[in-house]
Amino acid sequence: MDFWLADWSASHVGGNIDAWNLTEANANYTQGNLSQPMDVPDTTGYYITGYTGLSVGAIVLTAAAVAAAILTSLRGARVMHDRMVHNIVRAPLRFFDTTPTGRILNRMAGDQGSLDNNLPGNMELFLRSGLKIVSAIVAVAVITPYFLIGMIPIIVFYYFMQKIYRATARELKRINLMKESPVYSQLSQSFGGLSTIRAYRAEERFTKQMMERLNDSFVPLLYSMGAEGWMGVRLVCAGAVIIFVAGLSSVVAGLHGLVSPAWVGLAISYAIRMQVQMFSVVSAFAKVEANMTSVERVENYSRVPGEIYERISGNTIPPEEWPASGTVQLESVSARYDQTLDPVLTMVTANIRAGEKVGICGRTGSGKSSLTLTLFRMIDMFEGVISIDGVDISRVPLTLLRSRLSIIPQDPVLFSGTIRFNLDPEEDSDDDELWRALEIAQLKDVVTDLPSKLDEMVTEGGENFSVGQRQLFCLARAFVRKSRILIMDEATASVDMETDAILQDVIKVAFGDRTVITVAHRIATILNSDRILVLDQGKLVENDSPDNLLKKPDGLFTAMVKANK
Ligand SMILES: Nc1ncnc2c1ncn2[C@@H]1O[C@H](COP(=O)(O)OP(=O)(O)OP(=O)(O)O)[C@@H](O)[C@H]1O
Repeated sequence: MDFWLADWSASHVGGNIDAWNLTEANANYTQGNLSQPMDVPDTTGYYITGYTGLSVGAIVLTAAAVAAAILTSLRGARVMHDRMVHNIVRAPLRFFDTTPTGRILNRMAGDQGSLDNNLPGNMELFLRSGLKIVSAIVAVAVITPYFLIGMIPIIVFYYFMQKIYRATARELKRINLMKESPVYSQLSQSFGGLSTIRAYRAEERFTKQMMERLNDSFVPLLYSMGAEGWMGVRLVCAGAVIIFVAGLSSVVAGLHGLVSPAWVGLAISYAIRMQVQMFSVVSAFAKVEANMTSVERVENYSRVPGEIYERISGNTIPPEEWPASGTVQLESVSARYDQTLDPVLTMVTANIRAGEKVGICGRTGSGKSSLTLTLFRMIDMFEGVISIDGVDISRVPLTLLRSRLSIIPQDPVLFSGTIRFNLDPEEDSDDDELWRALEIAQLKDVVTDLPSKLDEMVTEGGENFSVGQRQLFCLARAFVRKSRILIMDEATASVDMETDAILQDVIKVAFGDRTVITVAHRIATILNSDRILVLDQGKLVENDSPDNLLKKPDGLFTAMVKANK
């Protein structure tokens, strides 16, 4: 378009060679040297039509380019986000044990935020400015090729400046992202432990820590601004030299009659614009590169090896009613939390019959919870076989295996939603069944007293119920699921002794024909079990009925019962 305008103005001021000849010829006619004036064709319509066409073309192309840039980058960010979330929710337990929550939140919020907000704009600016510079250099070089000679040292200068600046900006961005993780960690820890912080009057200490971490995370940003200023000053000076070189070479070319004044003006205006574009292109490129750190970090989380839920070759697909009876067989089972860690279970062998009520006890850290986790294939079972109703669970697809067992873990989990949703998320049961489950879990009166009964909302994490009540809701949920095998890992630890005793009796009746494995700290909870497994440092040291175990005066179970009295 600029070329068109220059050509148009040159055709009127005489820069264009034909027009120049016509102007001279007509002057001769006026002075009487020619008998007739030469005909000057009216080119206004031609130029206006061309200019309109070019303008419309530029508008369409710019709109298409902007739309393409926005849509592709949004799509890219969405694809990367979905892949990361998909992978993280499938990551094994070990990943969450070894990765601070703040780091995960930072990737999900900070890095993803860079992909959503910063990268598209900077990428678009870099491409636009880069193309403008290329077109400006080509344009000025066409008008006056001497310009290229002057540009060589300036380009070398730019090359070294951007190299220093980019390396600095990249590292500062990396440090900035690293420094943000403690802020997210502090935030999630503070919210998680709000009541403890207040109870210990530690608000001030935590606020101070938060401020310090925030300050720390802002320092790299300040350095980034400083680096940008450093580069800006140098690029603006170099830009002034570009203008000088372009101006000088085109004026010299104009004075020698090689180009018309219109073209000289065009070359200088391009050179002036180039100064701004040069700064934009270096700054945008450095930001694109720095934001690519976020792309790399998000991509890393998209590659965390996840648990395999789907059916894979060699899998066994058990029948629909599996496990029909609920026998559990452990043969020389050894397990660990990671290949680099020591085993937490060593050669555990036990047979649990269908419908049996089994209690597991042992000292803290003896491996009780780990044993329950092996049934769900949550930890690495590197030796032995666990069979449920004769089916080797290592061959059953994970989703299927986990859907056929029920567990009430140490930390009861309730979801935001109604009580109905929490009891029966898949909406398989009717209200009568839900009320029956609540009755068994000793919660009927509590829910009856609520204004909306089953439709009462449970707040985030079940905060509007006590920990004991949350455990009872989890118990009711397990009743609703009707699994043949129920595992309770200290599921009644936060319930008072009296309610616990009632529950154990109710469970015996309600789960009469089902297998119940109960891990308990309180020996009283499991004293009425059919059988007791006693673990010590990951080994199964006792395995018999409570009565038989109590007959061993130096047995571990006897010692624990005595200690609990
Ligand atoms: N997430 C984990 N990562 C690595 N090691 C773990 C992890 N959880 C537990 N362990 C280790 O495994 C061993 C058995 O722990 P486990 O939680 O199974 O014991 P427990 O008998 O259930 O203890 P408690 O009665 O305190 O719940 C312990 O040595 C413990 O340090």
